[in-house]
Amino acid sequence: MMERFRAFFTKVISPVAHLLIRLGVSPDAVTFVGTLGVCAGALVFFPQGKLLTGVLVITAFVFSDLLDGYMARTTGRVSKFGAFWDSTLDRVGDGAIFIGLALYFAWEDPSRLYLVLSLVCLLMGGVTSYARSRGETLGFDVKVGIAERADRLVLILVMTGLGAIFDLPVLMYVALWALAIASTVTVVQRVWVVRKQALAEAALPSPHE
Ligand SMILES: CCCCCCCC/C=C\CCCCCCCC(=O)OC[C@H](COP(=O)(O)O[C@@H]1[C@H](O)[C@H](OP(=O)(O)O)[C@@H](O)[C@H](O)[C@H]1O)OC(=O)CCCCCCC/C=C\CCCCCCCC
Ligand SMILES: Nc1ccn([C@@H]2O[C@H](COP(=O)(O)O)[C@@H](O)[C@H]2O)c(=O)n1
Ligand SMILES: [Mg+2]
Ligand SMILES: [Mg+2]
Repeated sequence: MMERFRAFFTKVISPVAHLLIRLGVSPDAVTFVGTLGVCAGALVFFPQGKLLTGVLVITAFVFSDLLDGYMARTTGRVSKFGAFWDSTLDRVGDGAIFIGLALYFAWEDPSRLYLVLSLVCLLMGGVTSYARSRGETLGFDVKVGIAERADRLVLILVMTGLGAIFDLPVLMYVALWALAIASTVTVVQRVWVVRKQALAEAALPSPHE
């Protein structure tokens, strides 16, 4: 859903990308530092109950995920390792956000329900990405689903941020319910499209027949 905003945000961050390129910073370093920033925002501030600070730090660093690819393409440094590094570190950053929220519900605002929902979001977000990665390795087109990565990030960050500003924790609770459900639906959608493509492929006559 958020993919349509990619071009706009890429334009917004492009001056920073060109500055980093001039300074000789590599796309892989941007991927790494961006992930460190996301992890720090989530794991330092969320467990202490500083939700808005956490959201703002994460937001500042999460755009490095658009920056790194743009830098790689602009400088002709696109690499298979870079693609692997980008996707692998995405999983670390995504995981840190929901671990941070789970720790918040364990320590700061104790709630077993929302602790469990944070863990469900952690698990199903990870499975969503794994399903796409495994499906694409097998040659299928799996880029579908109502809760792709950018959708998940925007929903949880905006609702947690607004909840903290207006002292309306219910916004974060709604986001966790919505994400737990939408991520699970996305996994089902991805399994479904892979199954459909796999069955269609199996029904084709083999070239030796
Ligand atoms: C008034 C103060 C309010 C405080 C509130 C806080 C505001 C927080 C606001 C916004 C946060 C926005 C953050 C999110 C932006 C994330 C952008 C991003 O980096 O997206 C990642 C993605 C990168 O794609 P990749 O190819 O690297 O990733 C692959 C993919 O994602 C796969 O995912 P899967 O679905 O399978 O899980 C993986 O499989 C694969 O491995 C992985 O590599 O980028 C995009 O998808 C492109 C779209 C970017 C669009 C950004 C949209 C931001 C939109 C709105 C911001 C709204 C701001 C409004 C704030 C208003 C608040 C009142
Ligand atoms: N360190 C990196 C990061 C990314 N890439 C390439 O960009 C693609 C991802 O683009 P985003 O705009 O979504 O970041 C990725 O698949 C790689 O092809 C890279 O080479 N090195
Ligand atoms: Mg990236
Ligand atoms: Mg990425």
